[in-house]
Amino acid sequence: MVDYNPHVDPSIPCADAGMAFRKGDILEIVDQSDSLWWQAVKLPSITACAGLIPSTSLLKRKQKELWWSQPYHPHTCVKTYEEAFESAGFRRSLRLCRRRRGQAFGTSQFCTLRCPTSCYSSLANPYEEVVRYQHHPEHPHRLIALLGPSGVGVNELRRRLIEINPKVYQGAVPHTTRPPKCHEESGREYHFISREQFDTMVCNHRFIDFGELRGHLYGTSVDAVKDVLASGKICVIDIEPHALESVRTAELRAYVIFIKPPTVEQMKHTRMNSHIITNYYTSRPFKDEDFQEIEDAGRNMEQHYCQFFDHVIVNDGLQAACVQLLTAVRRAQDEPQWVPATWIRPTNQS
Ligand SMILES: Nc1ncnc2c1ncn2[C@@H]1O[C@H](COP(=O)(O)OP(=O)(O)OP(=O)(O)O)[C@@H](O)[C@H]1O
Repeated sequence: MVDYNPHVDPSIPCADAGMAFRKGDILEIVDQSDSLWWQAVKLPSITACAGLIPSTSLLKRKQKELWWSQPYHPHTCVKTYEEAFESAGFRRSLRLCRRRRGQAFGTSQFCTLRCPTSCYSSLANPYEEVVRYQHHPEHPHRLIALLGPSGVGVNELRRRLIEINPKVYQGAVPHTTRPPKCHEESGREYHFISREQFDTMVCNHRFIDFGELRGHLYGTSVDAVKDVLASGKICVIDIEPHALESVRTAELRAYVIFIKPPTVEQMKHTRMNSHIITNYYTSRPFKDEDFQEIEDAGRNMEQHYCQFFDHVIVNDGLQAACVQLLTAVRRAQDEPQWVPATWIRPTNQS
C-alpha cells in the first residue's frame, strides 16, 4: 500500500541488503523471524535473492511518523449526512457537479488514504495480504469497475463494451428520487424511489456511489450490481476513487481497471472530433485546458490509488482501448488474479 526505499531509511541495518518497493508491488515474505525486519522477494521473482523490508509494525510506525510530520489537513472524510450528499458524485447524472467538486475540494478525494481511521489508510494497513484467486465458473462473475479522470472516456468505453454483447455485459440500474418520465419504467432506466427510501438506503450503506442533481438524488446500489451478477451477466460500472472501498469486497470482488489518459499531445490528436459534456444537456469540442486537466487528474489518481488497480488501459485510440478492455475483462474472469486474502478467508470483522 506504500512506497519504500531503503536508501532513504536511516533505521535499516544495511541499506544495500534492503529491498525497495512501490505501491501495488506483490511481495512474498520468506522470513518473519525478526519482529522489525522481514525478508521478502518481489513477484514475479527473477532472482532468488531476498531483501530486507520493514515488518508491518515497523512500517506502521514509519508511516505514522511521516503522517505527523506533514502539514495538517482538515478531516474532509468525516462529513455530515448533508455534506456527503453534496460532495458525492453520481457520474452520469452529475458530471458537472463532479468537475466543480474536483476544483473546490482539491485533494480532498484522497482523504480516505490519509485518514488514520480509514481501513484504506496506509497507516492502518501498510501491507495488504493477497492470495491467488481464480473465479469459479459456477460463482457470480467478478464486478468490473472502471475508474478514470472525468472526460478520459470511461463511459464511452463502458457503453461500447456493453454494446459488443449486451447478453454478457450489463450496467447496474441506478436509483433516483426524481419522478419517472412518461417513457420510463421502474427497474429499466432507474429504480424510482422516495427520498425516505433513498435516505434509508444511504444509512444502511447500500450505495456504492450517490449524489444530488437539481434537487433529486441518484445512486448506484450494491443490490443493483448483485442483481446483474445474479442473472449470470458481467456487471460493468464506473466508479470514483471514494467508491473503491465499497466494491473491493468479498461480495462483489471488483476487478478495478484504471482508464489512463494518454499525453496531452496524443489527446489533441485523437479527440479532434470529440465533444466533452459540459453540463447535463450540452457538449462542446475539447479545449487544450480540458486535456491538461484530464492529464493532471489522471496523474493524481494514479499516484494515490495505483495500489488498487488490477489493470491499466491507456485510452489513446478508442478502438484499441476497447479491444484491451474486452481482453482484460475476459482475463478477470478466466485467469487467476491476486485478490485481498480477506475475500477468501473473511475475518471476524468482514
Ligand atoms: N479514445 C478516444 N478517442 C476519441 N474520443 C474519445 C475517446 N475516448 C472518449 N472519447 C470521447 O470523449 C468524450 C468524453 O468521454 P466520456 O463521456 O466517456 O468521458 P468520461 O470519462 O465518462 O467522463 P464524464 O463522466 O465526465 O463524462 C466523449 O465524447 C467520447 O466519445
